[in-house]
Amino acid sequence: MCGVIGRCFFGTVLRSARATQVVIFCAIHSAGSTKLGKTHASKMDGIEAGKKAAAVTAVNNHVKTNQVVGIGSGTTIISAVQRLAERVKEEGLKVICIPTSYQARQLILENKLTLGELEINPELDVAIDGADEIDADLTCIKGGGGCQTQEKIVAANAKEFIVIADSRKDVPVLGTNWKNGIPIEVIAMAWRPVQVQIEKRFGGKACLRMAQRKMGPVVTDNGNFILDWKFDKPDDWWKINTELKLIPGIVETGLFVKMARVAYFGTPEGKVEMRKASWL
Ligand SMILES: O=C[C@H](O)[C@H](O)[C@H](O)COP(=O)(O)O
Repeated sequence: MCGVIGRCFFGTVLRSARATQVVIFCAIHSAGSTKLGKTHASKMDGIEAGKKAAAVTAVNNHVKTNQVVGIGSGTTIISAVQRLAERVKEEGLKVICIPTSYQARQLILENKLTLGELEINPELDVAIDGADEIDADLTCIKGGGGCQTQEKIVAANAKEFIVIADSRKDVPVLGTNWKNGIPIEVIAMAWRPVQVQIEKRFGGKACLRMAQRKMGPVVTDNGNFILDWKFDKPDDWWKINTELKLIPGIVETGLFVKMARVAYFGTPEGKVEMRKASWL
């Protein structure tokens, strides 16, 4: 009997012990995932704070009234456009904004800034844009969002090109943190021979960028494809960029070499470090 009672009792104790374990595990797990979630959220908050600090500082330091301003693409530029809109309201700033993508065009219109275009404003006073990674020479990898072609055209026609980023992007050599490779825009019909040429001449892997929410490859604002070239090691980027541009079918690379004059890096604490290009 006691055996039976014992078994029942023991079974009850065990079940309740298990139940307690489950409760404790869930409590620890949820506390842990809450903690993890909080850690991730606070990390993301820090990154956003850094982006905003860099963007606002660049706009305050480099944009004057009656200027033609190139507006980059991506997420860091959002704070720059918002700061421009604030200055229009606060001080009557007058600027004409040249977009580098459909996204940038939307940002300009949403923030009620004056939209311009290169056919009317072929020479810009300043271009401000983010980057995926920036090395010690201020050589940038751009095009993480597929916009590097128009970005490079706008940056190249501005008197000064200013890069804004959170401090994660500030690296000694390209490829330190950014592992997605150098975006290279290619004419769609040529993507495969270009892929072969890149891998043969420069090594590494050139991967066709596939869309996330649409079947098939990413199609850029210019109607082209993108190869993300995962290079083996850092190199003479001026030489590499020049040689890449000679490959028929390549429209533009995401290597911005000797273009950025100044870079602003924002830390999670909202501090900003400004760096001037060594080649100046
Ligand atoms: O194609 C996108 C552009 O090159 C962006 O400026 C670059 O990817 C940086 O974007 P984010 O400011 O979002 O890091």
